Amino acid sequence: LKNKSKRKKRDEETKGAERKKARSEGAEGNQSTKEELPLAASGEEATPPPSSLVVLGDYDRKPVQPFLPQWLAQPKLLQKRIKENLIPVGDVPGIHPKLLKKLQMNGIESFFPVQAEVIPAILQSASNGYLMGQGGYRPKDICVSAPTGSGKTLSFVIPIIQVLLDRVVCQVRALVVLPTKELAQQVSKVFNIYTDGTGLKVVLITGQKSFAKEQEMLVQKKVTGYCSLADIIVATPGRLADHISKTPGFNLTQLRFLIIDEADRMIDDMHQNWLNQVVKAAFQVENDSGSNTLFQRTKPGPVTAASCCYPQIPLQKLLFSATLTQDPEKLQQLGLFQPRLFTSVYSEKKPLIDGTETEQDAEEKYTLPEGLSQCYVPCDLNSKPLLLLHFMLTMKFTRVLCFTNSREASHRLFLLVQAFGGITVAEFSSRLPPNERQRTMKEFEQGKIQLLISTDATARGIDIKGVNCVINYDAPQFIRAYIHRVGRTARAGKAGLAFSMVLRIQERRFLRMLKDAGIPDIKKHLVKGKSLKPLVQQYEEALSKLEKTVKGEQAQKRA
Ligand SMILES: Nc1ncnc2c1ncn2[C@@H]1O[C@H](COP(=O)(O)OP(=O)(O)OP(=O)(O)O)[C@@H](O)[C@H]1O
Repeated sequence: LKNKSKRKKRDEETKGAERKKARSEGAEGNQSTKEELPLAASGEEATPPPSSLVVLGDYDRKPVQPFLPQWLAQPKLLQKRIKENLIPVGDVPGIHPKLLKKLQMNGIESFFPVQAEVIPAILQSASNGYLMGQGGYRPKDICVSAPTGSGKTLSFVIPIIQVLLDRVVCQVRALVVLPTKELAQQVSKVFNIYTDGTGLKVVLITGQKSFAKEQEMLVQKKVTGYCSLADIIVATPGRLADHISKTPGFNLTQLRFLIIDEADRMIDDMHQNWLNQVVKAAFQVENDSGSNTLFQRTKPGPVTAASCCYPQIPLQKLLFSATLTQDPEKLQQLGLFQPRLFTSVYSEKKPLIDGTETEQDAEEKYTLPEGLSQCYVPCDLNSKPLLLLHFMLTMKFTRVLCFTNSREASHRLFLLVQAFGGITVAEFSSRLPPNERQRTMKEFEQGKIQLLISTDATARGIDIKGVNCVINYDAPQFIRAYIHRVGRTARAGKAGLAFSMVLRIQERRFLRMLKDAGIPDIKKHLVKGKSLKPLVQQYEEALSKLEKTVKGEQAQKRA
């Protein structure tokens, strides 16, 4: 009897362990399928992923393949090299003569590859006018991943203006959301250039003006009710959310295009919930059941006979970034509809001597501009300021953008270079008020400032002509920061140099980060100690001046 009960206990323990094992394998299986987008969202045929189920037991277990939705796995590929793939503006079909003329007046004779592909795609999705998708169907959302400086801005500015050219009543029909004030300002400037003389109104809402002033720019109260003063809004997410909740008459119910620029960064900011607020406002049912009922829209759901009976203004999302995430789970937060991806991220085949071709070794995750030369300088903490001064004095670059990892580091480095003398220098960070930042940026653009020391506030999207060199004074910690920082040079097919100062203890991690991103070996640049020697005395004097200035600032703060 004793033996029997022992055996029973052993059997139960074995079964328990098997159940536990099966459960944990099930959990792993779930993890792999977590990557998937729901089929409805990805707009695919309902074919099950190849290995979403874990086979238990003694079967031959195959490794679980990572599953990418078809739209991510089979994108439309964009040419990487700008200069070799210019397309005369007249050769891209469907562009309004008015806009063609404007492009030429602004010195744009040819389109860059991203523009030649994306402009017709957006125009096609609105070929029946902005009130309806092509053939009455809801248009597909569009995602664009193309290098820094490859011309993504015009690829949405031109088609949006063209689609709205014939609008009769002024209503908010396009909304561009960007992460920073400076970027929003830059994009609104481009819209202003191309809407000039069309009657379309562009309004910038970023908090640079008072809230009341922005409200006045957005809506006007008339005896008949509120009317919109904006066709196209360019905004930062926080200020936009404030207007949605607090500005009477601010109406997004006619919104046709939602453009999310620097989309990967905007996804990171999604906890602010601004996207839900926009979508909610866009599908809000208007109280007055009057003139607009024909185009009254309801939140999209499954397509049914009833839902097809009356036209709906579609809301189409357009996403742009140089480092667009390929993580379906992250993209899912945006609620994309049958998205189409345009990307320049793919492995290129290299010709071999025998005439055949081979794939590149590392998997490419990001594409850098063709004209960019990169190198890194191994150094120690003490020699970093001297190295910067050495480069500035010997290389004679006219506009250098130098990045640090914090506002304090930017400020101290700025004070040090200023104390050293001989270099026109300025700083840029959220430490400074917006108007001062704006002035600094203008002077840098005009060539009055040789060296601009900045935090990552200027790392993304900022387009300053003539920046011929980017210096990472502090090595960036993340690859996306690296890509955007170095992308401030070598824009629009031009040449540029980026070099990174890397502490010896950081060297391995830094090189690994680049290698993992598929960025080919960057050159190592060694600077001999004797090249720095002539600067040492002046540098030490600058250090003591810096100390005094910092003490003065601290005393001022305390007072
Ligand atoms: N077709 C063109 N011909 C000549 N210059 C162009 C053309 N298209 C854009 N540019 C110029 O190229 C520069 C970079 O364009 P843009 O700022 O749109 O790049 P981007 O792809 O948005 O870069 P980022 O990812 O850094 O934001 C701008 O100065 C712009 O005026």
